[in-house]
Amino acid sequence: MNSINGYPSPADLPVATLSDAMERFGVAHGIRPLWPGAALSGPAFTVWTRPGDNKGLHAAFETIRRGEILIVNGGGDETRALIGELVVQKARALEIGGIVLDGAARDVTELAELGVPVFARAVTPAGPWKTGPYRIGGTIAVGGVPVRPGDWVVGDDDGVAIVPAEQRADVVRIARELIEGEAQRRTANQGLVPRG
Ligand SMILES: O=C([O-])CC(=O)C(=O)O
Ligand SMILES: [Mg+2]
Repeated sequence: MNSINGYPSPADLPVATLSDAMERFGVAHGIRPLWPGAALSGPAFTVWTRPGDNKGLHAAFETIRRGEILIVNGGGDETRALIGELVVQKARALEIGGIVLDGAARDVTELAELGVPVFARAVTPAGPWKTGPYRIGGTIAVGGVPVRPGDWVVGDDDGVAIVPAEQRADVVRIARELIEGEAQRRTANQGLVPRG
């Protein structure tokens, strides 16, 4: 099985299937990968920040651990990038698992080159304020979905889903069953022939 830091990889358990396994809930609406092939899977490190302000993200880099996903409620703001190349360089050096923003980013060409998976609501060249306030830890909302520290965050080309930590084993089991069912439907589809 493919895994990322001990968490199932979306290459094995796609985000769409994990959402199906949660009665089709759990998807962070409007949050997209910033480069094709970006994929992440790991425990949430939550931050709430004033929209358009990244002081809290810099503070998060003081304590975030390898493999954790920096996931940020930035109020859904699309007018100022919370991160860019320099912030993502830090993320890469610290080997965190990736970044999810309910907010915007910039320097997207460099983000793809750095290879750190970044998901966001928007891209804008306008830079962030750096004064706060912010809050590290605690429950936040991202794309309309609640996220607590340690919840499982998964992202692939389709977007991001949040799996509550205590539901992880059940969701994995149900997702594997769904994948088996899909394989059968795929085989049946391949047997179709034109009519007439
Ligand atoms: O200036 C910022 O804080 C955001 C940015 O562009 C970078 O991290 O490169
Ligand atoms: Mg920059």
